[in-house]
Amino acid sequence: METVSKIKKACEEIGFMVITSHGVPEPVIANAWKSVGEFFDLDESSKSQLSNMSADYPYGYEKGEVLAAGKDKEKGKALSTAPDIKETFTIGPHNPASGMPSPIMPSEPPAFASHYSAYYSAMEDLSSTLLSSFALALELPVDWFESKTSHHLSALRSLNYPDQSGMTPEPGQLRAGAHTDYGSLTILKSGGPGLQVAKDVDGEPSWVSVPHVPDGFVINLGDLMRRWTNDRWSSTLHRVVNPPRDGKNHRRQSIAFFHNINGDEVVTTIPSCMDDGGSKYEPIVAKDFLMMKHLASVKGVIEEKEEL
Ligand SMILES: O=C(O)CCC(=O)C(=O)O
Ligand SMILES: [Fe+2]
Repeated sequence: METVSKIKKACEEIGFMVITSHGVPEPVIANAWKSVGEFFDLDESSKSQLSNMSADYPYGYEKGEVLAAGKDKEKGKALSTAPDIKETFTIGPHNPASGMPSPIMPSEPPAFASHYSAYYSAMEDLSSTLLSSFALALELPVDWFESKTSHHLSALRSLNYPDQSGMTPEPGQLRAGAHTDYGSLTILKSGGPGLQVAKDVDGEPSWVSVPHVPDGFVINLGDLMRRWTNDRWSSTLHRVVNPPRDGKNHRRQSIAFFHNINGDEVVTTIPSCMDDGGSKYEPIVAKDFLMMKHLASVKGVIEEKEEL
């Protein structure tokens, strides 16, 4: 099967795929990977100086997180209420035309800012390549997404899942609770197994492990893409499970690029995805959709800070 047909099938059936031969230079990945590891090795007090998340700057350092999206979508019941066993560091776009403030970077390790920015820009390029294939898979002109992503709101988040020796997760507590991503597409580099996606079996999630391909990227679709395609494409629940308790060190790191489109783009069902009944969704401004999802997922975090 040719690549575009494979992408179309994956987007329709599961919303997840693993790619290799992606063209991202190895040193860009290796440098960012190393700087991220060194950053997470710093003392809690240095890292928490970067806990500057607010409604105007939805980025920075966070420890643990209760993903409000970690709910059974149909039944609305929470799958887990305990915070994720992880810490994260996130930046947004560098481009002022995106409407976001410039990224606030750690000063340690010294190379972090340049390595992280280089990785961000490599992910922008890879997203454009993927979106060209997505356009073809959706029977659109190859450059259809270009004008909609020229001043995009994509975010780069690194994640550290500490080793769990000496701690006991609460019942239902995971490295990352079940959630869907909320933008257009995610490009994930991870340092080991643990990621699972839900296949829907008679309304109940049945968890399937995503193969860990060391030099590959996992690509998955987010809620905005699902809405844009009138649900023709899937944004699938996924989670990161706890490691085996075998006395080995199972620290796990990953870097996720959450591609988002331009904030001022009005998301109206893609013409080729209209079905007989027209569109299931009203048009929505992308930034409003993303902020709604973001605020719902970090509600507790921002409210707590604003009370201080
Ligand atoms: O670390 C991983 O493998 C997945 C992380 C993830 O799903 C997320 O941050 O949205
Ligand atoms: Fe995710």
